[in-house]
Amino acid sequence: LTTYRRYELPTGVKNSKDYMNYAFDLTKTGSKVYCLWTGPLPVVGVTHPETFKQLIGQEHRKARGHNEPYTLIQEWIGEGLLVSGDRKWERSRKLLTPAFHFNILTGYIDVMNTVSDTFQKEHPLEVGQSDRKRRLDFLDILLTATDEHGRGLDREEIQSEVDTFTFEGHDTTGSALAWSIYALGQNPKIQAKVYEDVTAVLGDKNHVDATDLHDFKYLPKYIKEVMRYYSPVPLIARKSAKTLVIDGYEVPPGTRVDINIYATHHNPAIWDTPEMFDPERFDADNKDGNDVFGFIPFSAGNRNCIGQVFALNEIKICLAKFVKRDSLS
Ligand code: HEM
Repeated sequence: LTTYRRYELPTGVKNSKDYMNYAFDLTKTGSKVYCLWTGPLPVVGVTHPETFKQLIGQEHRKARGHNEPYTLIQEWIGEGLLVSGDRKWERSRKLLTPAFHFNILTGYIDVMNTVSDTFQKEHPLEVGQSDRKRRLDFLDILLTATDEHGRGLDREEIQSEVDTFTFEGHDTTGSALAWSIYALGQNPKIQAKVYEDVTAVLGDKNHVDATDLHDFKYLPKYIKEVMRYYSPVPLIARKSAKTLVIDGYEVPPGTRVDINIYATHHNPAIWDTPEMFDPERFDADNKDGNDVFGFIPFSAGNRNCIGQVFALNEIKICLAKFVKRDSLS
């Protein structure tokens, strides 16, 4: 085994865009791993399912920057689900998983319809506009969930989870939605297919019901392709807990390893013509995207995104109403 080679920092890499392009160009050469030096500190990156499968397990800590444990993100969102490690994460994930149960998510569908309407009229939300229908929501679960010892979350933990979910659920979905609308404008023929699918399911209705969400056929493929092509969360990071061997390179414990989602989603070893925007690649009988670790907009494994179905429901509802309202082309 070789200790991982000391690559020269490519002179062009000055910002995050250059960094992504660098990683992306390397995938074209068949490389599955890269290493950059930020001053004296190495950053290893992986761009292929084979090289990152071993990284998504819980045993590798979330990389929070080099000056652990007190980092800006923790000051900002506390030690909630996204950044907590080890046993704290395990307990919190168990307590919060019921908040994303199918029945709970169904309760949000009316809210998502109302908010989408508000967004599309640009009307400000009116205070007190919410219907007073009683439904169990995220905050109820935060306040009432208890573990096997009957212990719930304390005030600080509740604060951290509220901050975490506000942060993690907002910018990600907003970005996915913005790219979804942009790509409709870029691809009029595809836009027509999305429109056809949406009108076939909704007919004259403007309200998207729970059953509609399952009946859409092209829209989910379209959203998947947006998630692949634009990758709203382009990169996640881990700190290796033990010595890792990645593609023949030995990576010492404590090294930051970037799981480069964007570069993986554009890796020609995994995708046919990755630079083509084509929702049909997600057809059931298409081999593209069949590697479960080749398509990871929400990561994978036990630290995957707890809010992914919530996010997809939001995007589907908002987009369906958007294309139905008027065609862009
Ligand atoms: C398009 C929208 C979204 C995308 C692309 C996305 C993507 C991701 C990714 C890649 C991770 C893994 C992070 C890591 O390993 O460091 C993650 C984790 C997480 N996401 Fe999302 N997310 C989205 C929406 C949401 C929403 C709507 C919520 C909450 C309502 C949410 C809550 C979380 C939480 C709490 C975690 C941490 C899970 C854990 O470590 O157990 N996300 N998300």
